[in-house]
Amino acid sequence: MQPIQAPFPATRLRRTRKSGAIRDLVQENVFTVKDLIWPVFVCEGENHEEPVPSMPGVFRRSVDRVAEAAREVFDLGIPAICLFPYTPGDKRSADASEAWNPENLSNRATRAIKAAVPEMLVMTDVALDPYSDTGQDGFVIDGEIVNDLTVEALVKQAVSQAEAGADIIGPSDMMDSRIGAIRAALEAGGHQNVMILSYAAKYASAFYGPFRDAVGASGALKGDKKTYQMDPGNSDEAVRLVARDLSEGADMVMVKPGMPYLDICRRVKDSFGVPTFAYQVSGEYAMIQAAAQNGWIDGEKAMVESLMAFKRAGCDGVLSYFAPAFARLAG
Ligand SMILES: NCc1[nH]cc(CCC(=O)O)c1CC(=O)O
Repeated sequence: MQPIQAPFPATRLRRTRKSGAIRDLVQENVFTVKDLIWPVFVCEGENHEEPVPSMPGVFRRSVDRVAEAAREVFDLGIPAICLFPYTPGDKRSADASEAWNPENLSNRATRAIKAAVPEMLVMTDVALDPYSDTGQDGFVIDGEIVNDLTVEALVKQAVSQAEAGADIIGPSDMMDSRIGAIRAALEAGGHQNVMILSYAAKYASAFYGPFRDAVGASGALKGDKKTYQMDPGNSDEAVRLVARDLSEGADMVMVKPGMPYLDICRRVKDSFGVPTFAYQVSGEYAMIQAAAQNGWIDGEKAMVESLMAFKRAGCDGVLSYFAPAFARLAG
């Protein structure tokens, strides 16, 4: 695009910034509550809520409380919720079989939300890290995170989530070929309308720290996730991954983390024109909240500005822990 403009003073670009009314009128992007997916942490217990220390304002909630919170935020206009289980230590194992237990926390929460708020979209997480004893997203054999065996487990996990009533399956594991395998199993199992939002370009990032605390994976995790999550130095590779996941049957794709990777969001949107999401991850949330708590930035303004940035970068929607706060502010 090559905007044409007369030389100063015929053109004064400040004219269209003079008042709130004209600024509203010429604003190019809008971020609304309808663009949000709210990630929540689910724990065992009843009528129970506990704060996540490294994420001020975020809680782990028992299944009944998650369903209540879902009702509340849906009434505020948030269309979708994404579930992350805090699996008790005795349910983590080498074979990660709790991942496809129909009665696991995630599946119980899905059913409870669907019963309380049938119209709300429920998204679930496909990866073994909440269930494995290594904190890795896949099986570890002789020090290697093995791909094909892991994909077999991920397929079982995804099918159990669809059976529990999930609307959107979110594979966050970054194994090769899992989208195609999950898509085929969903078709075969009669879940042809279940969507896949692929964590297609997920980077090996330091910004996931608080999340790993929230789901209790920090203690377990040995080493890093660099053999499956992306190198922060890469951009062409993100395009290849998105192309691959779309060709295997992903309905929507995600870039993660969000704010440090807005260039990737824009590139993905421009290259493919598919529904594109960003995950404003735990560390991004924690940074803004920590600075706000110290009085160093205005937390509300930073939240709104950060969410708008995703729209400007081409995202259709955002997963953000700020979802309820944004909805209350906007409402
Ligand atoms: N499957 C793991 C998973 N799913 C979502 C997040 C991070 C989300 C966040 O930081 O908010 C992670 C962490 C990781 O890859 O270690």
